[in-house]
Amino acid sequence: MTRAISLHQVSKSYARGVRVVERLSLDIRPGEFLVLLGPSGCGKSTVLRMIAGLEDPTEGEVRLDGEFANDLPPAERDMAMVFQNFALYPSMTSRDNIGFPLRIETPGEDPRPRVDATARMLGIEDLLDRFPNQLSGGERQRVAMGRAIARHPSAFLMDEPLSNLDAKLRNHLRAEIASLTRKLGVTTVYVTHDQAEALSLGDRVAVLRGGVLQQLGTPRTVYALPANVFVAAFIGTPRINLLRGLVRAPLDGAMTISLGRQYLRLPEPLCLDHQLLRVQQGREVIVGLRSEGVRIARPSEARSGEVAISGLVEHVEFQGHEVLVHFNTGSRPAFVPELEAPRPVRPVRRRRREGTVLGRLRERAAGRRVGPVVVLEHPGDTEPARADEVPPEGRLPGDLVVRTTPDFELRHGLQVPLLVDLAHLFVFDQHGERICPAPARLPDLDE
Ligand SMILES: Nc1ncnc2c1ncn2[C@@H]1O[C@H](COP(=O)(O)OP(=O)(O)OP(=O)(O)O)[C@@H](O)[C@H]1O
Repeated sequence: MTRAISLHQVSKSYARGVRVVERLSLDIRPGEFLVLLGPSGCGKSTVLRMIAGLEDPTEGEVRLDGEFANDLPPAERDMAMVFQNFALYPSMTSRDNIGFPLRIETPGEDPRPRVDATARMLGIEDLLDRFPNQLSGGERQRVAMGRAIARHPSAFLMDEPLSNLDAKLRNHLRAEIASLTRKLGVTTVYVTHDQAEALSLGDRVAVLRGGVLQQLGTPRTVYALPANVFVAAFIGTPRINLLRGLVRAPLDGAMTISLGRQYLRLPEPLCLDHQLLRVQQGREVIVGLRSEGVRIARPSEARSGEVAISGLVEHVEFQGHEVLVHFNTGSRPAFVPELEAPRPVRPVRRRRREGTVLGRLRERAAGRRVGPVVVLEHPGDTEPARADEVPPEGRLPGDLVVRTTPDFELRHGLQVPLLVDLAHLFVFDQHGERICPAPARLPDLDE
């Protein structure tokens, strides 16, 4: 049997009262593979441990198949955990390690048939008589997986099971985990800070930041429609380009998003998403462009929905099958200072409430109802970057990274025409909430 796991408004505080998980609600369907993704310290393992019953929620409910389960001891939850450090008993052979939970759960029953069947499934028959110190990291993790699988649990809880392995093995075992869990059809909750792992494994991905759920969706959705700038920047390699822009919507002229020295002219007639940007007139926003949303081509080659800008080649990263070109387009990158930080900066609440419908729309458009993700360092300071400016330490030069094929011969200092595909344009407000494409839930003006 596989189970439904629900968290309802679950919070967790440790001794000093800091909430490491905040009012988290999640419904994990039977047989689903759900990935908890987020930077180190954002509370992923704590959530997993609350599902396992190893931690008690401070508030809220954990439900298993719809039944209140906060008080259910771990042993009665029928779940198997797989840890990052494999957690094998060093004095037991692989056979005994895999059979150990079976002997505890069903004393008197011979565990061998199940151990053998599991070993066959994982291709580790020839490792059964070895001790953990006679196994490689990948083999140990297979044995640890075997121990979890042999029990036929109703859910797997995996806490960064691959992070102690080298990259090649990680990819290999990732594929094995995907096919095994699909074959077994057992609900799986998988914790990782590796976005590529999350996208390739999950039926759905829950992105956490500072214990707060940022977005829950399929890998495709969290990549293509990130709810906020944190999700946009956390998911995808190379990291999305985030530029500071200014919306200009004159009554008698074309609507543009100024990017310092250049601007993106929004094609007319304006699509609905661009029309909704009008309320941002005069405001600073964050423009998000993934590296595949920009291509090197002349303005005359523009397809419908593409607009021309240009960039100065600052740096070329050869990657074999592709090249990442770092351009200086004269705009200013928008930093997400807390991207790697575990806790979000708390919003500074503005009390003033504008009474008109337009005012409320503006408030919503400015993302007032949700905590900010990013605060532009110096709003209003839209001075473009100069070509000779030295980038801050640790950052690569340029403000726009474009992915291209290796056939282009690009030298440092070359001015290159670029086409931006507006279908791939994201706009986030000053607090980091996505405003274009417009969020699915339009503002409820009656609230
Ligand atoms: N027993 C504890 N007592 C106090 N604080 C704790 C305890 N366990 C975890 N924390 C804190 O809770 C926060 C979340 O920890 P958690 O291990 O859930 O994060 P994580 O996202 O899994 O991180 P990582 O990827 O680094 O394992 C951290 O700030 C951590 O220091």
